[in-house]
Amino acid sequence: MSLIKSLSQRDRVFDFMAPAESPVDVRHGPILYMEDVTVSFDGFKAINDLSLTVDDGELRCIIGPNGAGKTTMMDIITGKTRPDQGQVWFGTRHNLLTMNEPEIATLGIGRKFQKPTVFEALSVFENLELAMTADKRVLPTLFARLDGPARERIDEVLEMTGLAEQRRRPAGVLSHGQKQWLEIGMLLMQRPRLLLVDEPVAGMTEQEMERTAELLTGLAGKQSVVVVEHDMGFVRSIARKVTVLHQGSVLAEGSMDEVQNDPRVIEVYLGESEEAA
Ligand SMILES: Nc1ncnc2c1ncn2[C@@H]1O[C@H](COP(=O)(O)OP(=O)(O)OP(=O)(O)O)[C@@H](O)[C@H]1O
Repeated sequence: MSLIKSLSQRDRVFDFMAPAESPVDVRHGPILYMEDVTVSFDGFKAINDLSLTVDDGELRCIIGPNGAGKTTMMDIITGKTRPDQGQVWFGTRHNLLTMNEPEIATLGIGRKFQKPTVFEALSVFENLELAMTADKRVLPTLFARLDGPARERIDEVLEMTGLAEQRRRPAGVLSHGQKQWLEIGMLLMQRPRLLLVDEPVAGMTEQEMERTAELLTGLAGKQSVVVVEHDMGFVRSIARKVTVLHQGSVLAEGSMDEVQNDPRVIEVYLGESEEAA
């Protein structure tokens, strides 16, 4: 298309006109848009014609039996796995299939894996400090050298994660739940627009689960959060909208009550428990 012709398209927003501080365009609603995505491993379709949208600020839970494609879906969003076909957009401006993993992370998509990977010898504060820096090999600054906004952000994140009283303790002595919150906190230091969280409550006590529910629901509205979780009690406690994946596609979507009463979902989960028996 010629430059003149493209400039005359009044409905198009050009990159140079977009505000620099808000690179993700969510004016049309979704922050994540996946359409007809398919991924095969040796001919087996782990993701099969998957279409899914997540709205800006939404907290979405993804459930589904083992092998449904949940992890693969996260891998596609973060650029770890390339689909064979389909579209994946972050807002309306960023085609994630043209970007590599570091570029996608820089754009504001953070991922929390199931196992916590905090720096055990460093304090909670230092872990958060390190999360702000690009070069993770260097602990950058002493407390005194942090600028005001950076220190404020660490304080904010310490409050959000309930770790304010632990700030000086080495991460290695924290409980499993506290380590998980610290790692979520480390992701939050970068102010991600979309946070992908994989099985956050595996191995947690009831109390830790409650605290995690508060943390994740507290993020909604400010960040978009996608939570993959097997623990149905936990999903029920945080869920607004639930997507059920099965054989690489969306089987059902709706409130927790709607999906739990959906005969297709019941059949899939009953099938799974019979296999396990
Ligand atoms: N790299 C790979 N090579 C071959 N097959 C794979 C690969 N990654 C995933 N699969 C297969 O794709 C399917 C979907 O796997 P995936 O891990 O995405 O499911 P899941 O819903 O996350 O399962 P779980 O709840 O058990 O973690 C499974 O059958 C899995 O064996």
